[in-house]
Amino acid sequence: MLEARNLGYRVGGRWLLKGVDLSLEEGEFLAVLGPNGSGKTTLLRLLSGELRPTQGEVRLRERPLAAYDSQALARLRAVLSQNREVAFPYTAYEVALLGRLPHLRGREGPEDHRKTQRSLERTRALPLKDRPFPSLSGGEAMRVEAARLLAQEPTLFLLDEPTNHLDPRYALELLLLFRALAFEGRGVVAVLHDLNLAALFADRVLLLKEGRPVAYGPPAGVLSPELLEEVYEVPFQALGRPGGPSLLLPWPKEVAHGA
Ligand SMILES: Nc1ncnc2c1ncn2[C@@H]1O[C@H](COP(=O)(O)OP(=O)(O)OP(=O)(O)O)[C@@H](O)[C@H]1O
Repeated sequence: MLEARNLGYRVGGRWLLKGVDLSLEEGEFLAVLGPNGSGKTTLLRLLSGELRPTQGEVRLRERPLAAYDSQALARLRAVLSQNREVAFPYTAYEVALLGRLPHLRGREGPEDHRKTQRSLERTRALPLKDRPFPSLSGGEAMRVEAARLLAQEPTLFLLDEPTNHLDPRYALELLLLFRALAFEGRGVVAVLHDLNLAALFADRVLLLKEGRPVAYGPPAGVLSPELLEEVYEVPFQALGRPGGPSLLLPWPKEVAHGA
């Protein structure tokens, strides 16, 4: 469904991202991990078509992104970005309803309202629907934004740190929801900082460092303490858990020695 070949993006003589290959099938969840500034958001912006690659190509449903007009692209992929500024004082409901825009041929109809309502229910944001969006807490706003994405009914979800601002329960619920959407046949690419959530939810993990891919594959292979130490420059420990992936913890010497 989604394919990137030898993807690179350069600004002012510096490669923010270089040499990234990936492919995502329907039903898959890909987590993109890496330290701050390693190029994760840049990758997501290239995959969404917001940025044009300096090198390489992104293909969605076997067509280059550049071949889609913006409306057609918006029906296929939805983006949860880190920039959540809304220019107008919309209510939460109106923000979620914006997800229907790519499907409208005039004004919205009963079907659009039904889908918006259902999306707000699925992200547990329905009780917030009449609140002015700018008055919502970070976590509440995230759930409303997630409802906007669901209302858009895309094939591909591109999520930049979707669990930012969410407490453990809502973080789990949101990832479970996108995992379920993947099982329903959509594709999900999520930038995550939480290695353990990535290990729990992702089929594959792409690990970036300084704009270059370091590893790409199933979490059990990629998320080893050795590789994580190389990428994040801090020691890690994997604590075995019966019936699940090991728990990965940064484990600097000071902690190990009880300092
Ligand atoms: N338009 C730009 N011009 C110059 N440098 C940029 C531009 N956009 C991003 N960068 C730089 O590119 C690098 C990668 O940025 P990016 O936002 O992709 O990283 P990230 O992995 O998402 O980081 P974080 O985890 O902190 O969100 C950073 O050093 C950033 O400062």
